[in-house]
Amino acid sequence: MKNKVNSIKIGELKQKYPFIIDYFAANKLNVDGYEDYSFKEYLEHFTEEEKEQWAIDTEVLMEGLNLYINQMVEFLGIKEETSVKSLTILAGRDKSGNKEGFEKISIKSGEIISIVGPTGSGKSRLLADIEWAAQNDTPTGRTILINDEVPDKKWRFSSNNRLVAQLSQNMNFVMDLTVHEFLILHAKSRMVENEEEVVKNIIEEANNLAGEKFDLNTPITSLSGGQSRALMIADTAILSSSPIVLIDEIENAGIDRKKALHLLVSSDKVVLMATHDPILALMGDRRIVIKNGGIKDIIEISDEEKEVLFQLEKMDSVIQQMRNSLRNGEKLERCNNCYRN
Ligand SMILES: Nc1ncnc2c1ncn2[C@@H]1O[C@H](COP(=O)(O)OP(=O)(O)OP(=O)(O)O)[C@@H](O)[C@H]1O
Repeated sequence: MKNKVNSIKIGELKQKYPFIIDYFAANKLNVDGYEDYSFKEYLEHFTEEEKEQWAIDTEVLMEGLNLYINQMVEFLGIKEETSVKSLTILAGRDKSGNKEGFEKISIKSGEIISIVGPTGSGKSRLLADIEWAAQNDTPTGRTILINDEVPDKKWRFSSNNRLVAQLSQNMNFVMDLTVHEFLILHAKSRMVENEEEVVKNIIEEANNLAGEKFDLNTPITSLSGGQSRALMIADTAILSSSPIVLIDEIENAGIDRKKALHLLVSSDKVVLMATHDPILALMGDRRIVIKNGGIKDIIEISDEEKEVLFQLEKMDSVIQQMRNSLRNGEKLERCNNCYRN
């Protein structure tokens, strides 16, 4: 935020912080027609005589605008978009107290990382470390860096300014709202302009993921497990500004997992998911292997594994078809060619 007014064009500033026109008015600055200038360039366009005549002090005005934006953002509770270019995990200890088998892992935005390991090995713990932005203050002793720096404390304590969106297996709604009311509330809190359009978009994407369609008037408490998961995934992808998405096992959610991942990654988020599902595990660009509470290995997907993924998807679609047939009360027939490439 510090040097914001030095480089951003006035037009962009006005769009992002509409309230700054009051600052210009209070300082008797007419910026009309200077939308393509930064505030600094605008102030510099005055001649020395003009500056003297109207008592224009470039430094003071620039500092003042910065301060004004900061204070208004805080006062209005506006969520600042934070660009996360990388998430870094620095090694801690496993359950026996031994140092983990790596020094540091850096993950870039737009990457999918899967986390695999036996039950109870510490997959959820790793996600929790990231959510808490651990600073050697969790049982694992890991440290999390954002853009190679210790993240701002505000991530931990502000519910508005979430670094991380978490999608977990148990998503039980207790609020007495329809899907429409719930999404509008969320859209309002995110201050989007075209609420109805965004809400329509979310419901469309959610229905793309869920098996059984639902509409905007459905009470959220009567959504099935799969439907509420689909809704939360679409909501996270479209409305949440959290740059990091943590997923704890979506395999049993009864939703289209592949579409769900694509929806999340297309919004340029860092996605980490703990999974026991081979298809999901291979959908990661890399996978973290956890054993006895520690990160044991980091494996990049190979070309051979990409072929394996293709085969697995074929098998999966056979299983899906059979599942659908069973759901529709049909009897299954032997399928001899189903498993060939
Ligand atoms: N490095 C560690 N040091 C100490 N305790 C740890 C460590 N890693 C994990 N634990 C603890 O071990 C327990 C099991 O871990 P966790 O729930 O993360 O396993 P999981 O791999 O997610 O299991 P599941 O596959 O069953 O969901 C938790 O209580 C967790 O806090």
